[in-house]
Amino acid sequence: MSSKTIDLNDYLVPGTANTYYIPEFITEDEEEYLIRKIDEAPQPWWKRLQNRRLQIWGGDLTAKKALIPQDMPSFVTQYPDIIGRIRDTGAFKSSAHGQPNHVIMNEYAPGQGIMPHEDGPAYHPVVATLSLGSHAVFHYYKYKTDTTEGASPQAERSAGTTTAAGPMSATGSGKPIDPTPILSLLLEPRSLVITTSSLYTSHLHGIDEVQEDRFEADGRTPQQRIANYDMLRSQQAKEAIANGGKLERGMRFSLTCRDVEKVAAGGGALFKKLRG
Ligand SMILES: O=C(O)CCC(=O)C(=O)O
Ligand SMILES: [Fe+2]
Repeated sequence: MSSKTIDLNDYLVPGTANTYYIPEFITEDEEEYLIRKIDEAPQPWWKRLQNRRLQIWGGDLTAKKALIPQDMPSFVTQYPDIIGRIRDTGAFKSSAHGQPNHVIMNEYAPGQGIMPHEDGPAYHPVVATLSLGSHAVFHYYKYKTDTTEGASPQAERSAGTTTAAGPMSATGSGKPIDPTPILSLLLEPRSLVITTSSLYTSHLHGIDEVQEDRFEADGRTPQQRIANYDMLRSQQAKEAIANGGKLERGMRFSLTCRDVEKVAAGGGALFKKLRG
């Protein structure tokens, strides 16, 4: 896709002020290449969580949430130039570096997902997520305002990813979550979704741990079920959402691209500091 010509306003998800969905952000060849590179990554690049694996590109975060920068793999900076294409969307134009400097690559087998969580304050409040390999249904949640009710899911401490690795996805607020999503999107393979503003700063997001996503004909319109319904490219998906049906999950990889605003001093200075 010729990213220079992207106008984010053309990709605004209906009913949101701040979420963008870009189908076919990369080509099938690029997708295949990226998946191959991810699979070929040396063993130490992988971090194993309780229920899935991930890789972190761009460096780790310190306890004070500063990035100790490391080169990103060339398969996201050169070919295909994912970082440059994301920069060209303008989504990060008001962030410190104008583009992502940090990527968490999540791997999900069918049946794996991610608990509702917030990505937290280490990052500029924009996340651009590229999906590869398979779809996912992505839900946004709000916290309950009335906390007098009985049991409801609670915001997990570091539900999203590993805290040992530093970053992310940790809110740890323990505040009860309203279990009915306020917004749901279907993320197709090769699509980019950009979450900003209040959906980033005061809501949660998650993916159910299911082998297949089921849609019921429940009186709601397809657009009420899946807010980006009209933007979808897959006819099979549209049919399942509109008429009730299921979509089986395959292996999915997500590249969650963010800008860590605080970057630790460069190698030499850091070395001196460590030695005191
Ligand atoms: O896989 C996804 O699309 C979401 C991942 C996520 O929320 C995270 O890594 O913080
Ligand atoms: Fe997240």
